[in-house]
Amino acid sequence: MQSVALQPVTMKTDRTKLVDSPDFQRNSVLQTTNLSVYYGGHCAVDQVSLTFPKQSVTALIGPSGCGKSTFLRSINRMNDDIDQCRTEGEVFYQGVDLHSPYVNLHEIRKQIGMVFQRPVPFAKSIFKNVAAGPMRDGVKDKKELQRIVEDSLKKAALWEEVKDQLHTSALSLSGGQQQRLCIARALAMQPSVLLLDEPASALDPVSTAKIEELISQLKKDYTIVIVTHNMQQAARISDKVAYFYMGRVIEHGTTEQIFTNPRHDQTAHYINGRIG
Ligand SMILES: Nc1ncnc2c1ncn2[C@@H]1O[C@H](COP(=O)(O)OP(=O)(O)OP(=O)(O)O)[C@@H](O)[C@H]1O
Repeated sequence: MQSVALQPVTMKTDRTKLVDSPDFQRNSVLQTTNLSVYYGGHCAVDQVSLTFPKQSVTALIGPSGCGKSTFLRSINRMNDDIDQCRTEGEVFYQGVDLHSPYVNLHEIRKQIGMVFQRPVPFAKSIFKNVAAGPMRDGVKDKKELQRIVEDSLKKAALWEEVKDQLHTSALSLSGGQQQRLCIARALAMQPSVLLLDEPASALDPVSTAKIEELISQLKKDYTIVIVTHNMQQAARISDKVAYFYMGRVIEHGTTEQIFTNPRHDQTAHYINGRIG
């Protein structure tokens, strides 16, 4: 694909004006408007409009199959790779409609990094796992690559554990370490948004606590959207919560409001463990 950098949308629709407003630029990095996603005829995400404030954690919660992962994947267009999957509506990132034909998919996925439920390191050394993306992007200088790897591993709170074994296989790491390596790999691309799809659900409690601590650190520099089934985790690490049910967002608010004073009975039932 021809390389085209992200550029502001020029089309002047009402929605464009909305994301161009000074308030949006100051406070938010990402916004979806009436985003719907279909698998064939099945509507998995139904007209979801959400705004994600800068340097904050938003947790997407809701029962199994309600569309959280589909919604998350549609933000950086991972669903493009799925046959029969069709998206309607808009995803605005820094004022750019990501579904516009003028944006480069590779650039989107660099700036909006993603980490999945199960860590999927490459069967390569720890160093190469982190350096692979920048190398693909044309970084050749060894010192620069070393700097990126060290910096990314430090940000992912893994450096101290692996600094003496950078050239051993990433597959020799524990599950929790592999997950932090996957986060380091995303950070090496200098994203501003991180999408985390149940990043701790396959990990033991100690590794989970490390990932949660890491997320709390990372939100100082990144906008984070996390899918989680763990209500305590959502309450501990998020600033905002969106409750999904059957493809729709039933309620979206601050974490404190959702957990202490939900406006909808459905939300209250879910967080009290009665649904899903
Ligand atoms: N690749 C796919 N092809 C067809 N249908 C899919 C695909 N992925 C998800 N779906 C369907 O879309 C709906 C939403 O699924 P999704 O995985 O987004 O929900 P979820 O809330 O993340 O679920 P979970 O919490 O169990 O991971 C479900 O009905 C699911 O069966």
